[in-house]
Amino acid sequence: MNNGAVIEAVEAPVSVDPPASKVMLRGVRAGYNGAEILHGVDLTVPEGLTTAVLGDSGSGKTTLLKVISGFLRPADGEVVVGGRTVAGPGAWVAPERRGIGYVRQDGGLFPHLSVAGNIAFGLPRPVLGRRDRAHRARVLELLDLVELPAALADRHPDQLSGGQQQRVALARALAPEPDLVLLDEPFSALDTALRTATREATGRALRAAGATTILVTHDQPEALSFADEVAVLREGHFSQIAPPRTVYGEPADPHVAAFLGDAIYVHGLANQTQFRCALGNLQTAGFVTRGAVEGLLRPEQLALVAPGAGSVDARVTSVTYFGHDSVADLQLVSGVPVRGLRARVVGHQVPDVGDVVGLQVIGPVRVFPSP
Ligand SMILES: Nc1ncnc2c1ncn2[C@@H]1O[C@H](COP(=O)(O)OP(=O)(O)OP(=O)(O)O)[C@@H](O)[C@H]1O
Repeated sequence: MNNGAVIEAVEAPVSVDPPASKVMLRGVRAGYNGAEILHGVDLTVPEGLTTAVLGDSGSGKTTLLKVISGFLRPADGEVVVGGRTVAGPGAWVAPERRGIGYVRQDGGLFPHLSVAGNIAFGLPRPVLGRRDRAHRARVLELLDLVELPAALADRHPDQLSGGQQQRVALARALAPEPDLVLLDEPFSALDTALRTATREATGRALRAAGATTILVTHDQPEALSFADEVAVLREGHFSQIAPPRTVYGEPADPHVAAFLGDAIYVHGLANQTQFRCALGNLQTAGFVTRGAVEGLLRPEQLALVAPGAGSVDARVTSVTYFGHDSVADLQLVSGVPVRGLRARVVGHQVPDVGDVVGLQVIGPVRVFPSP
């Protein structure tokens, strides 16, 4: 039986080659009219995987895509796509020669062309005057890849839903079998249900095509659920680049923590793996030298138990109901203020405002030097 101790599996050392990189940015500086937006960014995008660039509005996400696709020349640094330097000292490859597919927020379909015409736009031109069967077959294959029926091939974009338009835009981007696909907030104009369905279909199509993808988004759940790697961009710098579970569970700094989801901040004293604070004596996520620290928890790390049965008691000050779960805002009965103190509870366990509950902290707490 597991008595709660952490058991580390001992494995034979295995040498695993890191995946080859499809895109590499080194020290890229770029901006507009002398105003620098990207302040020397480094980014490696592994081949065949999806990297989400997540950042606030104005953080430079689209600027980054423009630099990679060749619509903006960096003032400094180097951009390598598929092993070829496409921008850098003495090197420049024009956008149309970079082998990059681009899907914009609004799809950007040509309104005067049919679905088939839009998708075929990126394919080699058919011989004039001859019906090109191979061409048509490839269009139908791409429609199938993005999970759209062949019957849509002869419609025009204004006869499609928003989600269908985005899938056609993806099919058009994938048509020339690009080395790299850039998605610039392609789901943001869609309503919630359509957004999820389109995102999932897009993910399947990209995986089936074996495409390396960069998705730009300011939507945290989208980045966490869609990507293999999340690169958090803040004010023209990457704060952290790591798999979704790492950026959410082991944020590099309090800003990344707050940006990725709700966070509870509590001051206290750390010593080795112990953290003494207003929520009780907790475990830290790693070894910490003795001193004052700020601990960080996620609301789902607080379990509500009977008063007196947890490490500390709290009063429920408000409840926000979301259906699948609820968020209960809390205040410690001791009166000690804890910033962002709230618990996420599943639908059927919703407490009432005014209830006194016990709080039990689940899992270790990440700590940062006190600000
Ligand atoms: N063509 C341009 N000329 C001058 N400034 C620009 C230009 N394009 C963008 N900017 C500025 O560069 C900064 C970064 O813009 P960018 O579009 O890269 O941000 P973003 O992270 O993609 O934002 P959003 O999520 O709102 O699309 C912003 O301050 C913006 O006003």
